[in-house]
Amino acid sequence: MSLPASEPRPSAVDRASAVLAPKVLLHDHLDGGLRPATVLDLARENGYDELPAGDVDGLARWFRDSADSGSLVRYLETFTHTVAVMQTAPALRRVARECAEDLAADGVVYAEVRFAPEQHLTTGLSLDEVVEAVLRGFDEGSAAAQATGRPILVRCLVTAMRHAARSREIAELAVRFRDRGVVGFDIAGAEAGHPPSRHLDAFEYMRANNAPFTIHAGEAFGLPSIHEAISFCGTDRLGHGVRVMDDIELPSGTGPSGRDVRGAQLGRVANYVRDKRIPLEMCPSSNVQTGAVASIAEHPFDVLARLRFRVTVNTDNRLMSDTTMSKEFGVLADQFGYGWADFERFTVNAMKSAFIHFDERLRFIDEIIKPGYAVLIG
Ligand SMILES: O=c1[nH]cnc2c1ncn2[C@@H]1O[C@H](CO)[C@@H](O)[C@H]1O
Ligand SMILES: [Zn+2]
Repeated sequence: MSLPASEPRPSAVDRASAVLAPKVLLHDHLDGGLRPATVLDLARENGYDELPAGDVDGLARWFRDSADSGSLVRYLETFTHTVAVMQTAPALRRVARECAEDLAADGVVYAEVRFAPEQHLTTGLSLDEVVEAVLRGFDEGSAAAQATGRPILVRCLVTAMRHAARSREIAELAVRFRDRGVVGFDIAGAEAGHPPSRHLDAFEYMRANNAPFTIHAGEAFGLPSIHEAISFCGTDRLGHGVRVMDDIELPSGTGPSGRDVRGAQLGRVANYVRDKRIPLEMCPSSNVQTGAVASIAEHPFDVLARLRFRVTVNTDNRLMSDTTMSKEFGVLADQFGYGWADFERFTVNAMKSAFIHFDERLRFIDEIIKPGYAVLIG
């Protein structure tokens, strides 16, 4: 969505003005982004009677408050309810369609939305049927968005749950669907006790097929998880990766949100991540809820951005974090004083890191992102 040249230009970035900026989203979970009203509808239609609240506001509040636990494990427990109502092809299709529509309405122009097909098999769908339903929903939602003048391209990442043992199968699923809308693979779930190297087989399969992947690492567990993800598994991106901070020593007197990063000392892992331009899919609100960081003020986003890591802004779970991309922009702008040029840089970072092909990424940067921010910057 771009601003017509005749409109006044909003000078400050806030949640409302950020809707006007073209945004790129690399880390968003399908089962973490349902509309509360849809959760209620689908529960009714499918006879699921274990929802913790019976009205839209109460349910929205329940997800947000329960996710605000300071623990990734407890945060993840809330997904029981969303996954429970996403067990039929029509339900999956509806959730995916609404996801594309909601992202487009928020001014997202390109999104990679992930979910774990293995969690949607309880009524007998096959992995392929699950993915087909979701891709169909994305196409329908994108077509509806296009019709309202808000074009979006939505691509899918398939996730394997790290505590389970189906990652190789899910990697094969990703490759099987790679020309039909799935652009990559991921592992998610509780991080502590489930190191990425347990899934080497899946990552090797992806690499052997020249297919990209990302790994949730450095969220609930520290540097060893990031080290394994990059050095043993060869990940293309890091989901969150905030704990790369554990390998960065700031000059004394500078807190994690300190403005002056001159004299920062990077260890080998941090240097490798920065040298190789490994993208960090950071999700500020989610990181506070899961306790990965203590507060937005202490989020390492700003230090990492100043140190020129390839930082990107993401939502993670719009329902649980009660957020949108515009809201995450607003939160960062409030905290760190970013302007449009900063958000243009983060957006270009994200587009450069997308799993679609290089020519398509360039087209987004040259034809949509740069012209969109040029109007806002004025
Ligand atoms: O921030 C996160 N860290 C780790 N796992 C997550 C996060 N958000 C969601 N999931 C997990 O990914 C599954 C597939 O989408 C979700 O069901 C949830 O268990
Ligand atoms: Zn995530």
